[in-house]
Amino acid sequence: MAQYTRVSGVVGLITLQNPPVNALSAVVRQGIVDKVETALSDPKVKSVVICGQNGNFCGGADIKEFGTKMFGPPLIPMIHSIEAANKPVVAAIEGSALGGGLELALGCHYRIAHSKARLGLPEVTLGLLPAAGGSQRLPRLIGVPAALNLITTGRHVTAAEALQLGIVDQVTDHNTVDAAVKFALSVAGRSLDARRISTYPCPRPSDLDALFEEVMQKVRQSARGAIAPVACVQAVRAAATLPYTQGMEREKELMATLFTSGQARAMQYIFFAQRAVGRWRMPSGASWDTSKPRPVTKAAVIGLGTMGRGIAVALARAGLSVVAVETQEKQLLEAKQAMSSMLERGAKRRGGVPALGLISYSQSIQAAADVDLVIEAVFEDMALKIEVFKQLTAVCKPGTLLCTNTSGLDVDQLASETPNPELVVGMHFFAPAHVMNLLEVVYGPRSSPQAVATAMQLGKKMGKASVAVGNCSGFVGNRMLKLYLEQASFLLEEGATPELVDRALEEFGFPMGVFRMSDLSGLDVGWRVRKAAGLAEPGEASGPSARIRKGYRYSPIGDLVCEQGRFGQKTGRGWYQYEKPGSRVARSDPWMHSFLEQYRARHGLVARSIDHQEVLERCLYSLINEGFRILEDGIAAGPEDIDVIYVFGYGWPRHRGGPMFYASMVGLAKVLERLEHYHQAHPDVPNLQPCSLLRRLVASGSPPVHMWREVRKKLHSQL
Ligand SMILES: CC(C)(COP(=O)(O)OP(=O)(O)OC[C@H]1O[C@@H](n2cnc3c(N)ncnc32)[C@H](O)[C@@H]1OP(=O)(O)O)[C@@H](O)C(=O)NCCC(=O)NCCSC(=O)/C=C/CCCCCCCCCCCCC(=O)O
Repeated sequence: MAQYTRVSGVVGLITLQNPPVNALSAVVRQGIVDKVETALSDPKVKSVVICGQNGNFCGGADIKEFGTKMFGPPLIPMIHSIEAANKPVVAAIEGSALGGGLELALGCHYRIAHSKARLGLPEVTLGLLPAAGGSQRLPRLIGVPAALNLITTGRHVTAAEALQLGIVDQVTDHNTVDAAVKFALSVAGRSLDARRISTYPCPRPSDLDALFEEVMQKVRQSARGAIAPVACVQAVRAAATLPYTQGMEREKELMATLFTSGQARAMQYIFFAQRAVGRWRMPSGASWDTSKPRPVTKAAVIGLGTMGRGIAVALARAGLSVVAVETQEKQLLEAKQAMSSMLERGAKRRGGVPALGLISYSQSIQAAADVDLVIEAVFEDMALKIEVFKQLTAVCKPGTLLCTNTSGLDVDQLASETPNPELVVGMHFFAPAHVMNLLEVVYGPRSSPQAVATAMQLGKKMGKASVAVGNCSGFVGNRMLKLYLEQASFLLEEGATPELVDRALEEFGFPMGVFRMSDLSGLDVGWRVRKAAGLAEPGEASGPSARIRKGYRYSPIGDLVCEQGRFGQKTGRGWYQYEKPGSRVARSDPWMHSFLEQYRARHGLVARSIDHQEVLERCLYSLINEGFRILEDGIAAGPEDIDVIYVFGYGWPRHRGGPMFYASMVGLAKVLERLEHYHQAHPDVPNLQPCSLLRRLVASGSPPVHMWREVRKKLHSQL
C-alpha cells in the first residue's frame, strides 16, 4: 500500500509501504494511483514527493506476481499519469530504485538520491526488459550508449554515477526525504514542460546503425542464447528511431514475447532459488532460523597457492582482518605480490581503496593463534590436511572454527582427527576464489549448526551464493560433474571429437565446452585424483578389460593424454593446441584427431556419427540423474540448492534455470525415457540407470520443482 501525508503545509508525501523492498504489487500500485489523485486534487498541495518506507525506495515490480493473473492498475498508465501531473513530483531515492522502481522515478519530474542509493534496470537478469517505459525514457535522458550499457547488463549504479550520467538531479548525504521536500518546495509552481522525459527527443549518435550493429553482435555473443539482452537492444533501438508512443508499442510487443518465455521463468526461478538456499536446513532439523552464527572479524588462510590467494583476497575485500600463512618463503613472497596486485586491480575496477593493510603475511602457523576462523587451503592431500589441522588445534584459541577448502576429500574424516569435530566444516570455494560467486559449505554428521551458520554468513559477507550441502565424495557440484566428464570421454571413444562435444555444449549456453574447460583448469588435476582412486594405470592396457575398471566401463583417454605431458593451456597442449604454454585460444589439433583414431583402432571401436542431441542428452541427463541421487541421499536439501550451485559455479546458463529446473522444463518423463534408452545401450555404465526418485516423480505425474521435496519425503518414509 501507500501512505499519504501533507508536510510543510504544501507538499504531498506519498510513502510506498511493502516491506522488505516496497515491490510494486497490485496493492501498492493501487495505493500510488489513489494517493497521487489525492495530492493532485488538493488545492493546498503545490508539489509531491514519492519515497519508500524504511529507507528503501522500490525494488521494482513484484516478481511474485509474474506468472499469475495480474490485478490492480497497470504500471505504464500509472507512471504516465505521474509524468503528466501539473504539479512537480520528486522521487526521494534511498536504498534501491531498481526495475519498475527506477521506471517510476523516471516518470517523476525530479530525482533526489541518497549517496548510498543504488539504481538500475536489472530486468534483463530476470529474462525481461524494462517495459514500464524504462527502455524508452532512459535513452532519452542519458543517451543511447549509456542506456544500452545499463539495460543490457542490468548493472546497478551508485548515486554518484547516476548523477554523472544525469539519471538523478541531486545527491545528498543527509535525510533524503527532507532534501526532496525542500527541493519540492523550491520547484513548486515552475513549468514542467522541460521535465517530462517522454517528450525529450532521443539523442541520436551519427553512426546509429553501426553502433547498434556492433552492440547487437557483442550482446548476442555474450548472451549465449538468452533472448532478453537481444530484446533490450531492439527496444532501445526503437527509442532511438521511433516517436515515443510507437517506441512504447515496440517495448510492449517485445516484452510480451519475453514475459511468457521459458527463459524468463527459469531466470525468475533462479532469483528466488538464490534467496531460498540461504534458508538452509540440515537433516538433523537444525536450520538457519534456529542457529546463530558467531562473529568473525579475523580469519587465517593456510596455504597460499592459487586457491588460498583468492580466498584471502576475497576475505579482505569483505572487510576482515586476514592472516595469510605460507611456510615456503619463495611461495610467500610470490603470493604477497600476486595478492597485492589482485587487490589493486579490483579496487581500480570498482573505484575503491585496495584493502592491502587488512592482510598480514607469515611463514608460521603460530600467527593464527588469535583468529576466529581458519580456512585451510593446502595441497589436496588428506595426510597433509590432517597434519595442518593438528597444528591448528594446538595453536588456535579455543572455539576457533576450522574450515577446509577441499574440493572433494572427506570432511568428516578430517573432523574426526580433531578433538572438536563440531568446529569443522568444509568451505569449498571455486577458482578463482576472489572472482567466482559460489561457496559450498559442507557439513559432516558432527559439524555444529553454529559452525554451519557461521560459514554460511561469512560466505554471504564475501558476496558468494552459499549453499549448505552434506559430505560425500565430490559434494554436490563435483559429484555431478564426474558423470558429465565421463560421458564426454565415452563420446570420444564412440566417434566424437572434442570440438563436436564442446560446440554442442557451448550452443546450449555453457561459456566453455567440457574439453576447453578441462584445458583451462588443467588435465593433471583429474589424473591425480584418478590415480589416487586406483583407476588410472600407467601405460595402455589391452584386451577386452582395458576399458573396464572396478567392474565398470572406464575411459583411459584422459590418462593417456596426460602421459604425453599434455595438461592443457599451461603446457600449450591438451585436448586442443595453443600457440604457446599459457595461451588461451584453443585451436583444433590434428594430433588429437589421429590419436583418437589410433586409440579406437587399437580397441576395436568403430567410430559412428554422433549428433549434438546425443551429446546433450548423455552429458546433461547423466549429470541430472546424479542430481536426483543427491536429492535422494539428502546431500542437497532441495533442487534449488543444486541449481544455484550449477548456475553460480559451473557456468550452467542462467536462462535454463539450473540442471534440475531444466529437467522439469524438458519433462521428467522424457529425461527418464532417454536415460533408460542410453542405459540399455550401455549396460556397463550403471550411472545411466535412472534413479528411484526420478522414477517416483514421473509416477507422481512429474510435479513442479517446488513440490519435489514432498515426493522425496514420501519415498524416504517408505524405505
Ligand atoms: C537489491 C534488492 C532490492 C534487495 O537486496 P537484499 O537487501 O539483499 O534483499 P533480498 O534478500 O534480495 O530480498 C529480500 C526479499 O525481498 C524479495 N524481493 C526482492 N525484490 C523483489 C521484487 N522485485 N519482487 C518481489 N520480491 C522481491 C526477495 O525475494 C526476498 O524475499 P525472500 O527471501 O525470497 O522471501 C534485491 O532484492 C533485488 O535485487 N531485487 C530484485 C530487483 C529487480 O530485479 N527488480 C526488477 C523487477 S522486474 C520489474 O521491475 C519489471 C518492470 C516492468 C514491468 C512491466 C510490467 C508490464 C507487464 C506487461 C506484460 C505483458 C505481457 C503480456 C503477455 C500476455 O499476453 O499474457
